[in-house]
Amino acid sequence: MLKVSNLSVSYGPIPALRDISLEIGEGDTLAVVGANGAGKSTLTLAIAGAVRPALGTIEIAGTDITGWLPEKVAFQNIALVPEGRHIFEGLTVEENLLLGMTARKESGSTASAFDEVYSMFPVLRERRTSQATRLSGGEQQQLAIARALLSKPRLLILDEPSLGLAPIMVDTVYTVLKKLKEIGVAMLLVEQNPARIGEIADHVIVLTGGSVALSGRPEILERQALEDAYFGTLKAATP
Ligand SMILES: Nc1ncnc2c1ncn2[C@@H]1O[C@H](COP(=O)(O)OP(=O)(O)OP(=O)(O)O)[C@@H](O)[C@H]1O
Repeated sequence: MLKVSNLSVSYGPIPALRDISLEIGEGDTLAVVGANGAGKSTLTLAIAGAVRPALGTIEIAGTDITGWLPEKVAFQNIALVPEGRHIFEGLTVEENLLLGMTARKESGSTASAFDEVYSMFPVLRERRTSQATRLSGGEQQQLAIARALLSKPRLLILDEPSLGLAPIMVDTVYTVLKKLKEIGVAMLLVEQNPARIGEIADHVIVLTGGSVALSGRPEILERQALEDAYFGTLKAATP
């Protein structure tokens, strides 16, 4: 479904990603772990078309999308829930959701699409006429995920969806992510909590200094393997 080959990204002279290769199978979940500045957000932005790679290719279901603009990538049914959520100020919950419909190819009524996401996130139905910025952090995260889902993504990219949320809200977000996995949505999930990764991921990569230091099943997140990866004694391990 997603194939990234030898991807490198730089911000001017600053290299952010070096020679990254990864694949996500149909309906699979890949978790991406790494310290601050390791390149996790850059990876999500590069796949979504928001930053241009210097080298390498990105393919979705066999189509080379390298260098495509974000709007065009969105029409390949890839949706990004970026770090910080990017809720539109001055718009209501429902108006924010409507923006998610712009990349939707599937026909059918807006009302039934909204019903579907409202049944996943009942609080959004209750608050649909509220200004989105009045929602709590956890509610805004639900809104950002709901908006992404309205495009009916085959691949959902989530950059730290649980960051800064109360544990109960994190539970809500993960309950929805597990439902999405059950219905076959592939995910690339930046997440730092090994317990959460263990619940949902099929595969994990650890980024260090913009490179893949470790790659394998979620069990690789055991302490020793992580320490080896961070300190560079282990270059790569595949299951
Ligand atoms: N817009 C930018 N301009 C210049 N350098 C940037 C920019 N965005 C990120 N960087 C640099 O690129 C590198 C990777 O950053 P990135 O945000 O991808 O890391 P991250 O793993 O997501 O970090 P965090 O966990 O802190 O969000 C860092 O050295 C960062 O300082």
